[in-house]
Amino acid sequence: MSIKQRILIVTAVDAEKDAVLRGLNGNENFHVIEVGVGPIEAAARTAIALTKENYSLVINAGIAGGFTGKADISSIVVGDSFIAADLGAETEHGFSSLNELGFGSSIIDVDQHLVSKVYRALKNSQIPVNKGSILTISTVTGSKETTTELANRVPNATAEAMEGYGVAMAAKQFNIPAIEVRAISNKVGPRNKSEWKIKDALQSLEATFQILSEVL
Ligand SMILES: O=C(O)c1cccc(C(=O)CC[C@H]2O[C@@H](n3cnc4c(=O)[nH]cnc43)[C@H](O)[C@@H]2O)c1
Repeated sequence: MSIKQRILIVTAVDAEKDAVLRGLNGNENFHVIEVGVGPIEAAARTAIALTKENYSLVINAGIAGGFTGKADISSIVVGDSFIAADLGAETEHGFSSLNELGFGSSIIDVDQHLVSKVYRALKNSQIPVNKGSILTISTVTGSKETTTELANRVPNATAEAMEGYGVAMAAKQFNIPAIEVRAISNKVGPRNKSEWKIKDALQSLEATFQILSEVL
């Protein structure tokens, strides 16, 4: 008899973990951890978790900034690729990614069947949802100029957050598939944290994992 492997859900902070746990409502097929803010701590702590148990899937979940016209506040974004958007070099002619520098890849692909499965489940449940690239950055975007530069450089950029690429890189070392699911709390752009709708985004995250606990 084969034992079903659990799914690891990785969040940055406790409030995100609590929202996911409320949605899962005690479903024992999932294990939720919080790993801190930023791609480096996220990669290290995800890798440690992956040495302790065999998981079938890693999901990076939390809140995120949404690009205007791509993802509204409180909506969900299902990442169709992980992009380390600030990993590279600044040159006089603009930004050069790891790929352009010849040092590997700033992009980690996601299984598109999995993306469609998650996207369709949320869409069928009337949850506002989009698919697109989720950028991983170490510095939260805080100006119109950077927002425009990112949107031009990555035309499919739909949301930005701070852990995805790190979590996915850890999963890749263990040959485990990974996907990112984010609830939008704010617009990507000039920083005004008092305008972030964190409570609304956490409610969307909870509703999302209520659905995903049934379909994954
Ligand atoms: O203050 C709170 O109550 C609170 C509750 C839950 C989460 C937070 C965070 O600040 C989480 C930080 C986390 O959020 C991601 N994030 C959200 N918006 C953006 C953004 O515009 N650009 C980049 N990252 C964003 C990120 O993954 C952080 O780890 C506070």
